Amino acid sequence: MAESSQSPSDESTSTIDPVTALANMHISDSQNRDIVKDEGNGRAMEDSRTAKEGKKIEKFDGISHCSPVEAGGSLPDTMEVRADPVKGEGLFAKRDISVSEPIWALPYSIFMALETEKLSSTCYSCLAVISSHIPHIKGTAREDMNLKSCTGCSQVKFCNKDCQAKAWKAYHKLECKIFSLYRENFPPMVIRAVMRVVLLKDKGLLPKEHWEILMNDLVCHEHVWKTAPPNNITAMVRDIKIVTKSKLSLETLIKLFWVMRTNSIELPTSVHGGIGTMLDPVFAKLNHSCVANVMLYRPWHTSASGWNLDSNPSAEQRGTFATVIPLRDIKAGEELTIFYSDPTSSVSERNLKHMDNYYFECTCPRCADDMKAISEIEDSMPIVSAEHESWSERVLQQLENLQGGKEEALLAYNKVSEDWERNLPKYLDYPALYTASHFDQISLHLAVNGLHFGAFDKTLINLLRSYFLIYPARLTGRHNYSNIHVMFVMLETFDILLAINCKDKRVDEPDQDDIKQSLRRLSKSGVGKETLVYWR
Ligand SMILES: C[S@@+](CC[C@H](N)C(=O)[O-])C[C@H]1O[C@@H](n2cnc3c(N)ncnc32)[C@H](O)[C@@H]1O
Repeated sequence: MAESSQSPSDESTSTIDPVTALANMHISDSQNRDIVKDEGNGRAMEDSRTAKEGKKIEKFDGISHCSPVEAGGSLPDTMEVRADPVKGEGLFAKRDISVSEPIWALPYSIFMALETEKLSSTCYSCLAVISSHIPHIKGTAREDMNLKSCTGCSQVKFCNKDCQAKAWKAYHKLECKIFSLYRENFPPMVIRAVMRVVLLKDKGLLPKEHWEILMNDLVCHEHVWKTAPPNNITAMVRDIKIVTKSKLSLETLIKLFWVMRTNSIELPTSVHGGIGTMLDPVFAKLNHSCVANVMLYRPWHTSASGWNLDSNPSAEQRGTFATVIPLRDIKAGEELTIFYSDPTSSVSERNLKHMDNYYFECTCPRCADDMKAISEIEDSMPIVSAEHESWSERVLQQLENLQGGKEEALLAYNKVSEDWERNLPKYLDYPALYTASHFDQISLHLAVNGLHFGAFDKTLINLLRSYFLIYPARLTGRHNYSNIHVMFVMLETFDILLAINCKDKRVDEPDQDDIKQSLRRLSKSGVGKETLVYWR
């Protein structure tokens, strides 16, 4: 740990707008110092004192991109809490819910933390990401945006003063000095999430009812960690107590840690996968199933999700962090369940995750089937043939080297994709080939390039193939394609094809002709809009 080092500030030439001025007022109220510097060229944004002195400061557009942070949403009237003797409390549907009906809009949660490695590429307030790890999908990241570091702590970044001021007011003013103490060994995300709750509680900024829920309503498996408390956790939590100078007892902090760990979910982005952790006290009541019927979806079109910030969303959209969507039709009285583990991973991997993180063994019908299948199939796994290996290597190489202008590259793409289509059936009976070979990378390339070229039908088919062809029960070990991103990219492709949510988009609106052509090609192969809606 080391002392804080303030970055120097200098002047900027553009003008101030009302939002920025308001933001600066909040800062000066609370700390009256500069906290944001431009990361790209080391130029610091001017501080609130400079603004007061009437100098010009950097201009941002007047639209508020951030959303109010809340401690948690309320239970939608389509569901109710019921207790199960094995799983504890869970959420149940009060009426039939259709697969096409988004059921719950979750607000941004104040109980969240970004993964350490995402701090440099994600706005600490609105969670906009500046670099996509999946190339070519336009609008999935704000590559044109420069994140600016907080000069107070140099650990977190913001896309503009508006974002910075909102985060400052809601939570960062409590953490900034503490974060600045760390040069290395920056605390991991769950520890930072706990730290935030502790600071809010100690400063009287956490409503009593939220503290009550955290401490008394959520499961944390006290009997397990109290019997054998892991030393490293206790040490990290002790650090929280020291750096926050908290009045709360060490026991309370340890319990808070386990509450966060047991009830948090991955902070989702769309194609970027998880970027951190978050806790919503109501969402936390959802139990797990390996055949879950709902999922948390962060659509790419809303500004609040940190993407496509130019689309000028409504206040309601801005306040929505993510949407809970059904994965199929749900009957009244059915339990709503989510995936706690990657549904495409093998049953043994899933079980490990359930036991390690949540202290339960899943007894869903899929786990039982998968266990049975493993014992039957394990010995008869085929070895990847040299013929398949060299063919798939060639396909992958060609996909990695698609060159030329758009038309030329599209022709090359179609050629490779046809080669893949033509030869793949030969191997369809050998699922090991999908995972032990280059199947996952080829599928991803085909899907991503398909999106790039507006060949949405090809994208969808390749994603569906990856998702449904690979039967996780057969894969006891390595499972390359075990990534929920596929699901998200699939949902986006569905959205594009169905023209759902495309209305607001200006910047990256897909070509309508591409959509029509793709739909035409799909319907020729027997897939109509109805089927798409159902899959979605
Ligand atoms: C996030 S909480 C879910 C809500 C919890 N049941 C409650 O009463 O508050 C996670 C905990 O619920 C229980 N749980 C969730 N899904 C389960 C399942 N499929 N089987 C058994 N227990 C489950 C486990 O104790 C797990 O640690």
